Amino acid sequence: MSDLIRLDNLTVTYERHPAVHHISGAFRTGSLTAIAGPNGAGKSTLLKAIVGELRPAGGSIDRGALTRNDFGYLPQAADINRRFPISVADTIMLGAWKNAGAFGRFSRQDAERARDALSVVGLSGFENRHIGSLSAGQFQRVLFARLLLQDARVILLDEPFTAIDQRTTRDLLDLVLRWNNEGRTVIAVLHDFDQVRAHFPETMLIARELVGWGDTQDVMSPANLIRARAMAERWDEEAEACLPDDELAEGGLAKREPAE
Ligand SMILES: Nc1ncnc2c1ncn2[C@@H]1O[C@H](COP(=O)(O)OP(=O)(O)OP(=O)(O)O)[C@@H](O)[C@H]1O
Repeated sequence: MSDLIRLDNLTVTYERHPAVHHISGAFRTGSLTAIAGPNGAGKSTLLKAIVGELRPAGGSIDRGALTRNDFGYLPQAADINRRFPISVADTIMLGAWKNAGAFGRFSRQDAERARDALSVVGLSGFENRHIGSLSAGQFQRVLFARLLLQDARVILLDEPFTAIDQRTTRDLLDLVLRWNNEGRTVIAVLHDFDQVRAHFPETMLIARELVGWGDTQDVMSPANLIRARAMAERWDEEAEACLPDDELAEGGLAKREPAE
């Protein structure tokens, strides 16, 4: 497998304070990787940087020939506003926006694919429901249907199974494994270490800095987990990123990427 996304000494900061510090390594094409680590370890920040929502303060991310359209990104549930007055069908169709014509029209084919996606996640008949009326598990199924429609090469999931019932977790985990079997590269932030060990061949363990990255059984060793917790507890929230002066002079901020 070749490298698809390379991180080279990556640092991402919020107002000069590093959330992710000096991380290097690569996600290989077609890999299935869990990102694990204590609370506040920088996992969500890292995903946002990979997808291009945050700009590195130091180091770089090499995405090769990938463009924004190649990424399907599911943020943490807490970051998604469910009070927006939109139907299940329209929410799913947002996954097809890159296919929409000049006037934002969707094809009949997209509408059919949306119906199929809803059926795959077990929600046929929910098309006209308001997203605010769904349970947490049903809403997560809708977001997975949207990802299905998006048909992205790289799928980034931020805690996709948190606060979701067991049945839904099982169904959505099957979809994740199916995506990977189809050759897609999947990167998921996960808190359930049993789930990571059972289903994710590769793991990146971080505590702002890299603790380990590679074969899950090696990386998730008791020694590494203890080290990650100790690093997180020792972390000084007020410390500034150790970046060259010229990079700090540029602000060292987690800037939003300009739209492509
Ligand atoms: N928008 C922001 N502004 C300032 N600081 C932030 C912002 N987002 C995150 N941080 C800080 O960056 C650090 C890493 O946060 P991040 O959410 O990436 O960690 P995480 O590993 O995903 O945590 P969790 O497991 O609790 O979701 C934390 O100290 C957090 O407080």
